[in-house]
Amino acid sequence: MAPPQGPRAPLEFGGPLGAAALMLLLPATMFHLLLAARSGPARLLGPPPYLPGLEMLWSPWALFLCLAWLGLQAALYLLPARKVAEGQELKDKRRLLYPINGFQALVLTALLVGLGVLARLPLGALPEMLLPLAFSATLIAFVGSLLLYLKALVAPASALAPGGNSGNPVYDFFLGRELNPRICSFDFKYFCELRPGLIGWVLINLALLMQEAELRGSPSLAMWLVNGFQLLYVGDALWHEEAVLTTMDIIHDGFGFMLAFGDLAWVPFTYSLQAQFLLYHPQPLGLPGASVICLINAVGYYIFRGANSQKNTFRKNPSDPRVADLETIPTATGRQLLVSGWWGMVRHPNYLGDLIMALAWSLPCGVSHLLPYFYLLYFTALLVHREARDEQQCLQKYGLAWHEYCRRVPYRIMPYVY
Ligand SMILES: NC(=O)C1=CN([C@@H]2O[C@H](COP(=O)(O)OP(=O)(O)OC[C@H]3O[C@@H](n4cnc5c(N)ncnc54)[C@H](OP(=O)(O)O)[C@@H]3O)[C@@H](O)[C@H]2O)C=CC1
Ligand SMILES: CC(C)CCC[C@@H](C)[C@H]1CC=C2C3=C(CC[C@@]21C)[C@@]1(C)CC[C@H](O)C[C@@H]1CC3
Repeated sequence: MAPPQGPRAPLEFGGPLGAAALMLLLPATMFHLLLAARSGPARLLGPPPYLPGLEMLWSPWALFLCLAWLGLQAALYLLPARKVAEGQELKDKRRLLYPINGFQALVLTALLVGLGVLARLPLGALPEMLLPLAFSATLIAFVGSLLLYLKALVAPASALAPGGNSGNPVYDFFLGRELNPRICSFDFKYFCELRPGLIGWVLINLALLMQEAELRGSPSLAMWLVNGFQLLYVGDALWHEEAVLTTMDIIHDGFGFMLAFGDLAWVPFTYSLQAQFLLYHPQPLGLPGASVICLINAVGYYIFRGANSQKNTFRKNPSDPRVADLETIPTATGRQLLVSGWWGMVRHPNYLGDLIMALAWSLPCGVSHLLPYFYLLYFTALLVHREARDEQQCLQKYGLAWHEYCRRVPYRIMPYVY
């Protein structure tokens, strides 16, 4: 068994109690949203419309579909990749290799689904199965994290995540003990972060669109917008897959219940909430309204992509002509911090763009219900918390230089507000 690592990282998420509460609260919230979206009043707050019995949740067929989906995505992950990227340097000075073929997996999945639909695959039946599918995905996340936790017990100390080896089993199970659990070259965390959940989200959206077409003759404009915006977001994430290798999820967090449940269940079943809502609560949307919403999404995407690409280009090659003129602050690590361009506007311009897009995804659902705005509310909380975690890590990495950056760029996410 691996001994706990040197100095213990401070506990996050409210420690073991917070972790235990989140493990109950997150799945409960997901089921509440799934039930509320299809109920008449579609209330975000208040009790769920009814409590589903086990017979509504458990279905061997749904479990089979989830496992088949994971199997398909794993097979696509193992296909030859256009590029193999190196990850960040690990504690033992090694760098892991990661296949860059996520976008290829999205295209191949689209082709397979297209062929399936031509062969009369009843994709429109998926919305009726969301509850048992979400239950099976949660079960898989739970069992998967348990196996990962057990695997981590025999992993060498150098393989453990900085934050997930507190010694408290509940906390470590939630946060994940091992940083990069792998079997041979198959990296579970990297695979789950981008493939089954994100592509599954797009597939669920498409099934909801097809079901709406079946029910009402054609999909509504609002449903088209939600599908289009979210497909752009997922396509973008997979196109820029390599960028995920520098996120705190890959570099810092272990792979435990939080990420396993987040990736496999939370993303596909709650991020598709707007499309779920629209299927059961059609909303009128005219061309002028749709144009304004498209403009909001375009502005959000412009900021999100501009900021992420600027940082990624700079981190890859600070002398790249696209970023060479930007002002920087030197740090003791030898790396520099951008202090002009997008990163001189606020300390997390990419979060700002992401939040503007989140607003654009909810607006097609009208303003009569709070439910479709859940993503915007949750995402604001997630990003504020994430920003605080990142801030701590940057302070540790860059010390005085980070203080200087904060002085020069005082706002975190929204200029003059936060
Ligand atoms: N839809 C969703 O559910 C989620 C979406 N996201 C999105 O994913 C994307 C990635 O987000 P995330 O991983 O949180 O963090 P970021 O991409 O913002 O990365 C933060 C890191 O960037 C580097 N950095 C910070 N400031 C500067 C600077 N001024 N100059 C140069 N480098 C700097 C630091 O790392 P270093 O110096 O080591 O390079 C820091 O740790 C974002 O667009 C976010 O909106 C994130 C979470 C959930
Ligand atoms: C269930 C909990 C509340 C927390 C779960 C968090 C996860 C859902 C997110 C943690 C970081 C994520 C990232 C993305 C999706 C959501 C999760 C997995 C992206 C892949 C989304 C697309 C962006 O372009 C990149 C993001 C990286 C981080």
